[in-house]
Amino acid sequence: MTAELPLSSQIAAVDFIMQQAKSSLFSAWSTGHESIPCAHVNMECNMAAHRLVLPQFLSPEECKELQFIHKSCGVVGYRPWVLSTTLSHLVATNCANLILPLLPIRERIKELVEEYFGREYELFTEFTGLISWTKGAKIGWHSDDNRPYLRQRHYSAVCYLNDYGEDFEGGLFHFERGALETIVPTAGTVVIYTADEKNMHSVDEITDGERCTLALWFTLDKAHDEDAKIIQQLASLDLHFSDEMSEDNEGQGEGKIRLPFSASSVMYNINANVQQSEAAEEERPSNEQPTNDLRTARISRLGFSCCFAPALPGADQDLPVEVLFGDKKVPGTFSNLLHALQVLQFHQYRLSLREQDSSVGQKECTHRLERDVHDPDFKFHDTIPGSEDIFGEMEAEGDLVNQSDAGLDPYLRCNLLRDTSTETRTKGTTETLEIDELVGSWQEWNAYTLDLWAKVYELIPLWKSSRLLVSHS
Ligand SMILES: O=C(O)CCC(=O)C(=O)O
Ligand SMILES: [Fe+2]
Repeated sequence: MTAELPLSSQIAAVDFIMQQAKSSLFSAWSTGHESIPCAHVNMECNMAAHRLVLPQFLSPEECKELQFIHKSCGVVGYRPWVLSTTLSHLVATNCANLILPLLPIRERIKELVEEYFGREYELFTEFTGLISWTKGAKIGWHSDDNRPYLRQRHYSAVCYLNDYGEDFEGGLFHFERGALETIVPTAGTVVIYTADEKNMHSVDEITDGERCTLALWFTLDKAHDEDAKIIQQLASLDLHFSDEMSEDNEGQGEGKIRLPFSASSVMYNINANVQQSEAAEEERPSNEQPTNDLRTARISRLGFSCCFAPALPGADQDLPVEVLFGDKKVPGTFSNLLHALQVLQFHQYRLSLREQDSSVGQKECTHRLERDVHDPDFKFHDTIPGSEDIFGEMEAEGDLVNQSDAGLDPYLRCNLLRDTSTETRTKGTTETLEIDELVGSWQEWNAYTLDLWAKVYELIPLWKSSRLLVSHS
């Protein structure tokens, strides 16, 4: 069963496997096996018409690309310890190109929901978002339509992008009643259910790592169609498409690339919505001067430090950034923190794809990038060898602002963004980054970005005329 199969075949396949699984599952239970694969448990319980779980609905590559997007663009979310990347946020931060990888997946999930619930061609997408839950995040029993302003939500879908037990601990999903009681998140699995009280559910507290999902809600009410809002937002950006796609602009010239720009800095303040949370306050060491910026925290998490010019009053907060790996400077200057973050996450994404392709090179590749954030020798180096640009001069004048690991809130650094698999992978490795490889990733990021923007330009007229964010012209 793969994501490429037609929907009806997938459901049929699940039903079939479910039949097969039942007998072996029961024998597994009765013989006292402790760990029963989640997929089998899900399929065994797949008997209720108002919910469905499909393992391997997304490919590992899709899961990795969505995580790349979220980890490059996400902001602090709607609940404590929750981070989110919505389509609207991507458009607002000059990253409309990054909605493209989401669209075909969203279409597939919408078709699945329509087919399973007998609502073909009736549904509109109300919300699409990449959401991650970090240590401390949880939600008690609720239905997804449980507020007056959420009544338009008729169907829910959650796709898991990473793995319980490997990338995070805690975070099991429970239905209060009926079938499929507990879902163990595994990358690629999708769960769909009606958003009403037939599907009261909860998520256990995340106790370690970062749990990533793609969350969608669907509605029968056209007035709540997110596409109309996103298309309006795109139209208001005045993208000057024809100028930007002029002939001399089709090369790889970095200057021509549309670069991400930051939202308001409060949206990256990891403490923004946890101040009132007593539990969080208790756990946080009171004598720390926290660096609460999510962008910096993520860069640091990847083993890099960065420095940038101090903001002058009234100056644009998106200032150029230089990036260091230990005392090695990454050649070139990034236009802003988000630009740096996006390229570094893209490098990580490439490495993770390569890691998947070759199990032999697995450890070596990962080691090249991820550093042990607990390494006491891992500090910001206040000299930038070989820097011949503006940063050399500014540093000499003592103007640089150090946004390094050294200033990062240890709570945030060690817990919030820690992914459990990193710990074993990074043991004993510190200086293995191949700068050339990173430069190669930067070039690939340029090509990837240009390519997606070209597709956006091509699709915009269709989006405007159809009022739908379709993924193919
Ligand atoms: O992430 C999940 O598994 C479900 C999240 C959820 O219940 C919600 O956001 O309403
Ligand atoms: Fe929910």
